[in-house]
Amino acid sequence: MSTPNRDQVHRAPKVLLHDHLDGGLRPQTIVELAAEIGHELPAADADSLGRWFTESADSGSLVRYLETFDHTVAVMQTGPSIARVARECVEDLAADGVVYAEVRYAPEQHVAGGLTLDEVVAAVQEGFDAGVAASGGRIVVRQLLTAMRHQARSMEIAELAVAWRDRGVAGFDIAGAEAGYPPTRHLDAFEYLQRENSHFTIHAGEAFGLPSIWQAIQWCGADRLGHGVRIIDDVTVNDDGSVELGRLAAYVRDMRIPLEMCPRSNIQTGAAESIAEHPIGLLTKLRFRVTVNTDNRLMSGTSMTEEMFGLVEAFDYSLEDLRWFTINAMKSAFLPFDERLAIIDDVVKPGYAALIAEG
Ligand SMILES: O=c1[nH]cnc2c1ncn2[C@@H]1O[C@H](CO)[C@@H](O)[C@H]1O
Ligand SMILES: [Zn+2]
Repeated sequence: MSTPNRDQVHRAPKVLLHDHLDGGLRPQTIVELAAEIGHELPAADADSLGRWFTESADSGSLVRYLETFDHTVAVMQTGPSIARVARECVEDLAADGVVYAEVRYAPEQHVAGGLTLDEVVAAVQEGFDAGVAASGGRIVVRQLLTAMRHQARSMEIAELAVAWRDRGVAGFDIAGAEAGYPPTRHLDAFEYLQRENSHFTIHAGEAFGLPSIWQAIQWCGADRLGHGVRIIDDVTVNDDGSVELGRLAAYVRDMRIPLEMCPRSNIQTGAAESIAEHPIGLLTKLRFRVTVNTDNRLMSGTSMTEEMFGLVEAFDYSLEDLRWFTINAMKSAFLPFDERLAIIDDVVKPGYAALIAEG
């Protein structure tokens, strides 16, 4: 078993299921787009703006963490600005060694400048296509359409996801403040998606505990859990080291429900103390279907390489462990089965085999 260095983690093929488009802008791009529209930013140059985002997001509260998105969403209200952000997102992910990504955002937050929901999705797709072309086709990218859980547009967004399902949109999600806005508020949208044989994930078990996860799975029928860290509250470690799973945790593990874990984001919002103490360690040991994700690269100052290398440092994970996370993620993707298999067999496995052979 070989412990990889940072360069090897960077070169390893990585799969990303949970990344917010409006949480991953380049600081320099925000500065330029804000200047074009006269939007006032909390810092003038790219370096201090980048620091402002990570420091403000380091608040220990999800609600305050989410306030930082006001400035990224503000500069994403026209077709060209959205397409630019989407293109740069794909370029940055490809440069980080990501070979497959599902990138989410809430179309309803990008209509203040007069775009229709449909035009927003088209602009993102245009940017993604340009990014994939610029990266020489080394990455496959799909959109996930998010509805904001405190708003009431989830049905419309679910319909939008189905309308775009063969044109680059792989699924649906709900996000935003969790406490006070249970997923069952959007039950009609989830039932519609199930009738349409469509896929969705739900942010659950991040700022709120087991009831949110239980609703997401047993009422709404989520295919995956966004974060899901609080499933740890249903896991008991006894003094002799033995572990007992409650019924919900057992269900999540038995059914292989993917957990889209985002360690650094959880530390910023107070859902975990540190990487070493993050539940991902125990959940991985217990063989839940754990995946590793960035959530918001700008707010967390992170990347897939950083997330994975942080885990290597905290838990001494080997390349084989990183391959396990990556195959877990690819198995859990909202891409057709044959396409998932092709990426696992043709890209992920050979990529890790080459790194492991380096010794
Ligand atoms: O970790 C998170 N938990 C809940 N909501 C989030 C998180 N990160 C981002 N968003 C929310 O999702 C919207 C669409 O991308 C963002 O604007 C932000 O409000
Ligand atoms: Zn998220």
